[in-house]
Amino acid sequence: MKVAIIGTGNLGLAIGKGILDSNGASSMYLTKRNLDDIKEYASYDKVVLTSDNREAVKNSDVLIFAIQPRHLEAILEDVKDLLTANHIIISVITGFSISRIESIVGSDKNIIRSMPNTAIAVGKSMTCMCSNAIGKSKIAIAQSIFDKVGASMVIPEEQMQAATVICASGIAFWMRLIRATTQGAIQLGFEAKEAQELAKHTCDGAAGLLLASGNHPEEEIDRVTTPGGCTIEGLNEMEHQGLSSSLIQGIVASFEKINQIKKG
Ligand SMILES: NC(=O)C1=CN([C@@H]2O[C@H](COP(=O)(O)OP(=O)(O)OC[C@H]3O[C@@H](n4cnc5c(N)ncnc54)[C@H](O)[C@@H]3O)[C@@H](O)[C@H]2O)C=CC1
Ligand SMILES: O=C(O)[C@@H]1CCC=N1
Repeated sequence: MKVAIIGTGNLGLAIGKGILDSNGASSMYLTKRNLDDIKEYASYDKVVLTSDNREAVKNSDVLIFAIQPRHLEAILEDVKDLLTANHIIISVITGFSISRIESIVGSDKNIIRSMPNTAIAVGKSMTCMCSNAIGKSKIAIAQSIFDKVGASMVIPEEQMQAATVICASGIAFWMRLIRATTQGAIQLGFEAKEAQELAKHTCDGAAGLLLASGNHPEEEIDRVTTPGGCTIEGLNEMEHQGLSSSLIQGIVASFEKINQIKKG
């Protein structure tokens, strides 16, 4: 699979790293206006660094567009004469609809809109995706790329904004929960570094339990909460203080904002 990342910034680089680490590409073009920040990748066998998006498009089958939304239209206009029915066009751009992309490159191209998160750099992205009508036949190829760097789910396009909040912004939400746990651990007497290790691995273990067992979180909670014990005391205090409610409200606020950005 010849892959090009058009716009190797935060997310583009994370995707590139994840795919390279998982041996998911036979060649990879990384494009960026200023290549200085990614020059260390020039030494990789399979990687070509360039500021020329046209060169990358000509030499690749799977094109992953990871630029800022305001740049997508101009970049697509610049390369559209090179696009063929064999290309798989994957956009990770927030709020940019498939119909807008089709209006630039045509509905006869395979277009996949996908929403990974930055954990793709460590092979643990949750990536949601959808496609245009013609791209449906290629979505399995896109899934095979993203499944190598985490998990993926095909969803209707109407749910892409919600998926962005839960999965892409979600990385920041979980980080904040891990930080809060770290602060709690320090207050209980652990050194900062130890506290962070405890928080990170416990979080990983909690997710791992659910992924391995398929259990509902409450089932796992029931296993930990000794009647009259310290866990239920802590959980109930967290709920009195509005833990679940504040998370849900934050998620809804983020969703309202993403919808405003889309309208704007
Ligand atoms: N950061 C995140 O976690 C997520 C970001 N996104 C979306 O991914 C896109 C990229 O986000 P970030 O990586 O955070 O942005 P970024 O600003 O770090 O990266 C964009 C890159 O595109 C490059 N670029 C600009 N014009 C170019 C051109 N003409 N040719 C080639 N490269 C060019 C810039 O130099 C920059 O490195 C955005 O549309 C964002 O909505 C989606 C999901 C998560
Ligand atoms: O914060 C944002 O708006 C973008 C979309 C999801 C992650 N970053």
